Amino acid sequence: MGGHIIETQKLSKDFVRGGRSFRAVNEIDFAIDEGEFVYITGRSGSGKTTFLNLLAGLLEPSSGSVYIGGKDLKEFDDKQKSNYRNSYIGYVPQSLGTMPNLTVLENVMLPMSLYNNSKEGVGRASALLDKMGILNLKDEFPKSLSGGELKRVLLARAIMNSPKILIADEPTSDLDKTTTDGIMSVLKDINSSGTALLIVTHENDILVHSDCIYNMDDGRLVK
Ligand SMILES: Nc1ncnc2c1ncn2[C@@H]1O[C@H](COP(=O)(O)OP(=O)(O)OP(=O)(O)O)[C@@H](O)[C@H]1O
Repeated sequence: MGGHIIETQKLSKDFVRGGRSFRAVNEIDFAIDEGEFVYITGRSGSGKTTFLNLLAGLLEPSSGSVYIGGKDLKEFDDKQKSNYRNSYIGYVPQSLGTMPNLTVLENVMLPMSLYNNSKEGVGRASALLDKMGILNLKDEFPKSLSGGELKRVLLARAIMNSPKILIADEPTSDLDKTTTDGIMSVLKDINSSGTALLIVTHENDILVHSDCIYNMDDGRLVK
């Protein structure tokens, strides 16, 4: 439980459907270290998103634990949990949108403005949008952006606070090859600068430059 950024032990999540309980995440032991690049693949419904939501502290485990820097996430108070979500990890969920009434730039700056409204935020958010190739859209509102452009806004927002780890659920799904290549190249840059990456994907052709690939099979994570 020492030096890992995130570690899980016998992590499980049960859901109830049709009056019956089933195990969506089944006793997963997992660890990711500083600067690692890890992929998780697996069929639809195998438990990948549930696992990421447990890591992000958005779901409570039914049993087992998530350890952050050696401390059980269950023991975090609200302030520690919100610090964890705002600055330790960057999470890009599969489907959780931008704020419709904020511009692209304001959306990217959102995590930083939760702390303060510093002007340096504008500089950093603009630099990230530039890296993503969408700086020209900074004053637009999300409703006028394409799916691929929105994904890049969410990625930029997730790395705004220089997290130790970026967790992204299907960051390139439904995107064309050029956009996918652009996003993957930004992710590799982020990884080279020391941020660990944990990426869920269905797309086998992006599975390169990875330290490690896991497969989720019916709630179990297999290397
Ligand atoms: N809140 C919930 N209540 C009941 N069942 C749920 C709930 N959330 C997810 N499930 C079920 O748990 C299983 C795992 O879902 P999960 O979203 O983790 O799969 P996934 O591997 O991410 O799938 P996909 O690749 O399609 O996104 C699925 O059978 C899903 O229907």
